[in-house]
Amino acid sequence: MAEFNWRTTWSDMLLRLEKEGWQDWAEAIHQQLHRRFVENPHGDLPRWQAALNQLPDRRDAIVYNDRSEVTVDSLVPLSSPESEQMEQGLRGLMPWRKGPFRFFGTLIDTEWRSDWKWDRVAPALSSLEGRRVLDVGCGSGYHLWRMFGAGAAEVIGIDPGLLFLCQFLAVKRYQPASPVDLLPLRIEELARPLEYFDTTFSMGVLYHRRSPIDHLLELKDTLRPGGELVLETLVVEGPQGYTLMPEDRYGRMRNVWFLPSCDTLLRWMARAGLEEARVVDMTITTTEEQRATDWMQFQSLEHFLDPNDPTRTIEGYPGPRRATIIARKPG
Ligand SMILES: Nc1ncnc2c1ncn2[C@@H]1O[C@H](C[S@+](CC[C@H]([NH3+])C(=O)[O-])CC(=O)[O-])[C@@H](O)[C@H]1O
Repeated sequence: MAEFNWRTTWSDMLLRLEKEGWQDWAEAIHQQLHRRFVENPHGDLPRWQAALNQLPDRRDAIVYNDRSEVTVDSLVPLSSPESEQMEQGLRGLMPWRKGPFRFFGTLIDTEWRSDWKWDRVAPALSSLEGRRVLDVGCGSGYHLWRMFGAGAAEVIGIDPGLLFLCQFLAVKRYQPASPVDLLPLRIEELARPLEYFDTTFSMGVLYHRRSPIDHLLELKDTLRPGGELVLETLVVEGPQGYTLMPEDRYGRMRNVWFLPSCDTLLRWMARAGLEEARVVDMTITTTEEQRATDWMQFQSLEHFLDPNDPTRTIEGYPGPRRATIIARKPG
């Protein structure tokens, strides 16, 4: 298999867009990728690319997208040198935060049980069968594979993190022809209004945005009329109108801006012109769902909560509680 090359990595996707009449968008993406990889290369990228290149070439591999562990496997097991290469390559892509994955029998037990989030969200969605799907802030792309497994015709994730991109490519190299792609872009960089997608997900992103209503408008612009928005974010208990803005960090996380109550969030969505917004899930994040593992050895949620009162963060705010809201862009 060829080494990572930014031109070839996205060539099938860009060709598809061009064939479907989206030449302008394809050209804009090409320029953005050029800026990302040629004009502003990331210092750690060569190391992650070297890790990716260690993964053994197995053209007989299959990716299973319908299991809680997104799984790469083949009928013929890896030889022992191949297993060693695989382990070294995957270790070179640590820390693994979003998953779990399984590569030829090796379980990547990630910091997050992202499968639990998917199990909460998936039953409430309109069918993804045949749809074009966007996942904003997709991390390693774990949910991209699950969306494809749920029947989506085309899945595109965006996330600026290049380690996440390399983790995604560790799977994608074993199913290169699948219409599942991760673009290393921020949502602010997408052309507007795009109106390309049937379903757009934004999970775990809104609280990182300084202007939450603008984020909702950005998301709405990605959708075709009548498309579905799936928004998952941190919320707090409180009446309509109530929002928590942490003084500085929240659960040690930098860059956390607005944690609305569910009713406030529903109002924000209505004000952003989204229809039929409804809360389909609310779950308190536990230290079983987010924890340090062998594949993510830094501190995790346990250390971000008050040791004397684990219902509160270390800064004294209410502990993490996440709501999923589904809404529709007017048709
Ligand atoms: N402006 C932005 N544009 C695009 N992505 C962004 C932006 N800002 C941050 N991100 C990305 O959004 C992701 C948020 S994590 C949720 C992962 C997954 N969705 C999950 O639900 O498990 C939640 C968390 O770690 O707090 C990170 O991967 C960022 O790089």
